[in-house]
Amino acid sequence: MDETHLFFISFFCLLPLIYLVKFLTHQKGKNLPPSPPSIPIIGHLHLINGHAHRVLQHLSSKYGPIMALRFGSRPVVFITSPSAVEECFTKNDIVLANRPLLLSGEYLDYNQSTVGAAPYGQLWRDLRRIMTLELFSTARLKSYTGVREDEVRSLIKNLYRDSFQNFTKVEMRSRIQGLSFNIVMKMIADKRFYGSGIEDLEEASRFRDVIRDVFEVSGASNPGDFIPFLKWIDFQGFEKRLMKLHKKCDRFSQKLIDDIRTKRCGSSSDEGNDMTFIDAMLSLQESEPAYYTDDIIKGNILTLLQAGTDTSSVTIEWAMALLLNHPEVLERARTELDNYIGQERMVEEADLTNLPYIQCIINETLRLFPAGPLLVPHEPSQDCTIGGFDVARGTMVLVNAWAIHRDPIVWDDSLSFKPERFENMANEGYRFIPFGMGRRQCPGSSLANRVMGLALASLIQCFEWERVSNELVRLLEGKGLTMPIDEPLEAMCRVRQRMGHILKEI
Ligand code: HEM
Repeated sequence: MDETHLFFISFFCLLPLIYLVKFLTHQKGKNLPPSPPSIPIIGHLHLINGHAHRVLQHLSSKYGPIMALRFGSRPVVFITSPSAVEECFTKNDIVLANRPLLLSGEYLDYNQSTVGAAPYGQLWRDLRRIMTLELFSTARLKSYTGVREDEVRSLIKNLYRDSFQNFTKVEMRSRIQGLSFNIVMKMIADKRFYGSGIEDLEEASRFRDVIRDVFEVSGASNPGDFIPFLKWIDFQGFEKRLMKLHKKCDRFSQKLIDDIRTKRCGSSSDEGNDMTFIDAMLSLQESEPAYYTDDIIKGNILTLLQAGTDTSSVTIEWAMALLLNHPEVLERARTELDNYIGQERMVEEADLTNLPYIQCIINETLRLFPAGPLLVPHEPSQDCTIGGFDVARGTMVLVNAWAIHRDPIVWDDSLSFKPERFENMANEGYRFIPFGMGRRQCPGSSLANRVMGLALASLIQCFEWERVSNELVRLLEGKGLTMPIDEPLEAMCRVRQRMGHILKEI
């Protein structure tokens, strides 16, 4: 081995050590959160040898609800109590409103220029305001009611076709995913890429291909985000994969933008119910082209697809799995629907406010199986304290919502599925946080609740459901960006006799 090689190897090995020494020097004399013993260079990464939320729950039971770990050279603090969550998102809310910079943020978030990844500042505020106004305001949500109802009807029609006489085994995941992707895509670009009636089959197939890759890559963790040396050598070719995926997504989203741009040339006004997210962004681009660039639009299209689709669909799938294991809950929900709606029509979105038990089922599902078990990472923009412990600027802060939702000190009979616990509960406080809290909490929660509520209510109202065998559905978490069920859900489905005449007409 020549001297140059030796120099580079020692340099790469020493660098994480230098980072560590620098970090430890900065932390000297501070009151740091408890932490398990660590290993040089990798820190505590070796401890995360299963589902992170489960491993961390176990560690917190030993080291406390505010626990410090080190993932390679990156300090990480885990929060596992409602009182610490409250402190994070009230007293420290602004300080914690930053996101850590990860490699995926460079490529899939166009250098952190999306609402989900941007640091707390003007760009984030502008994007958040635009989304609130153009996608999530009551008026905008109302204007898209028809889209959601059409998509849910299309799901129901599909199931009706497959199971109108006898109990038939149906696969649920792909159907529910199609529903939530179509709804979000209609809001973004007035297009649908799943199910029947697709206009451009080739574009739809390209979309599904891009989306599969996006979820696969963004669901995988990148060791290079924690051990800089691995980033430099592009360990496991992660950066190359991201670069390739970025190009693919970029081409796809550019085409969506260009199609809307062309359409807009022929029309004179931005008014109307079918104004999409891309329309709204292009209209802003006309007045500030250097700020609202195509790259900003493309990044945010991808963010909405990542944040707003699987989150709702995995929750509907978990809810259906729970209902199959709890027929008494299913029956009670059906009675609520029948009592309120009767036999002559299908449930509509406007009915949801009068169907509180359906919302209780959704809440209880989100409690036991939050789609983002560790929420989304935060990063303090300056040194702060949480629970009396010092947390340095640049530390990654993660909240273990999954563990808080299952904590027996916080919830009675915490592991049981009991939707009625949410009845008459005015405010769940900081112990129920499936959508996060504070400034960066999920802006899509009302949309998600409408989609999940209408889909679930329609599935319950129109069909009888049974498990495929006597055995309970296994409620095991799988891997992914959101927390899916291990195996795609299958169920036995049959049209309810009293609904047959209505379903025949849709
Ligand atoms: C069951 C459904 C959903 C769940 C459980 C969920 C959960 C979350 C969570 C935990 C966060 C991070 C909060 C934090 O930083 O602490 C988040 C952020 C976000 N969600 Fe959702 N979400 C859902 C549906 C949606 C939908 C339907 C959309 C939009 C179409 C959406 C868009 C976003 C965006 C843009 C952010 C980033 C906000 C920011 O950083 O400022 N989500 N969501």
